[in-house]
Amino acid sequence: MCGARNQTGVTDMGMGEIQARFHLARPSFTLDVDLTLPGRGITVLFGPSGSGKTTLLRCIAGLEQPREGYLRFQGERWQEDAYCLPTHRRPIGYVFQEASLFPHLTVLENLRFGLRRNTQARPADLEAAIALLELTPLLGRNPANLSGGERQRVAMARALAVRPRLLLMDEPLAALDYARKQEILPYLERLHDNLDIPLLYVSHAHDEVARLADHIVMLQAGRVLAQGPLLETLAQLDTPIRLGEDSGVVLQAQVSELDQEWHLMRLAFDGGSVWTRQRDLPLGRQLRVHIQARDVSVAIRPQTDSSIQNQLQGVVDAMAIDTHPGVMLIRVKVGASVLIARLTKRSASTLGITVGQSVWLQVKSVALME
Ligand SMILES: Nc1ncnc2c1ncn2[C@@H]1O[C@H](COP(=O)(O)OP(=O)(O)OP(=O)(O)O)[C@@H](O)[C@H]1O
Repeated sequence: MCGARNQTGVTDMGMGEIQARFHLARPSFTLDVDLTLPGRGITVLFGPSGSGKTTLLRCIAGLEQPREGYLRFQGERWQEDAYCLPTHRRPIGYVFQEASLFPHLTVLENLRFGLRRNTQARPADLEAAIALLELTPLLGRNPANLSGGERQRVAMARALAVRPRLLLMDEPLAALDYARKQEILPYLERLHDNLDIPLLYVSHAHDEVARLADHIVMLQAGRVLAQGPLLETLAQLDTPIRLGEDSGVVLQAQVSELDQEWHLMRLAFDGGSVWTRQRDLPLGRQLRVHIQARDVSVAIRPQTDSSIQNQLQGVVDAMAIDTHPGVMLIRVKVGASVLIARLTKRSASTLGITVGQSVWLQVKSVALME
């Protein structure tokens, strides 16, 4: 942990981003990363178990002291060579997988306890955090009487109340069952919409990534395999990032029409729209949709006798062999958006598909991220 070797951090103003370079060697694992992360929005650190997500987050918090480390936060030096700003002097809020709340204190006392030594925190920040996470009805309760999701909301409020300039969350939903997770995801979206500080969020859950991430960093065996803005990165054919079993894209969409007779709703995105089963969502509601490549087929002409009603016209703008030599990924531009279709190489050859060609996509299924 960073501690003894302190000097005053030098400040270069005007840089919004986070620059992190770490080399940390353990007997059976080495973290070796060189990253520039955006100074706003949610960056998800994604990757399989043991890939180093938590270790990277702990390096950024100053909880690990790698042999070689360089960290600048918005121009401020947090670590460089022998200099290391100790964790308690970094303006961070940290949320762990399990909310560790004092069992003998009420929710409000737990929140206040977290602020005891923080000279920056103001009562208004605590009130704002309580309001954002809708904790008022829970303030007098003891942690033993809270659900897992409620405990995590308290942990998030505690992290926010210290006026952090950087929020770090390590799989905050991993210990929750599906229903509790669905309860808490809207609060994370709220955080996303209301905060102008960056949030680094560790996850290996596809749905959390598709729903929350602005930016993604894919780690494998301690190294960065890919990174970039989520929507663009997923739309690259050679990206190693897969949310689910197949390649696919995430689109920003809006509920644009309801068909009460057939219980369907139309989701419009930049360049087209798709119909899907109606849900309890109002017109105009913004949400993300995840469309996997295996759910998209390609035709040269519009299909009139198919059961698949979602047809989109577009232009092929890239083609690549998938992980199997017999399978291709075809990227098609539909207006300002792109979709990826997966088909056999033989089928692509039979249809004579080439880059620049106009095609019709049939979309069998879309997953709503709400
Ligand atoms: N304190 C430690 N001492 C030694 N090795 C550790 C320590 N903590 C983690 N490791 C090892 O470092 C590697 C990376 O662990 P880390 O927890 O960062 O991975 P992760 O991607 O967050 O995994 P998970 O998704 O399972 O939480 C693993 O091989 C792990 O066994």
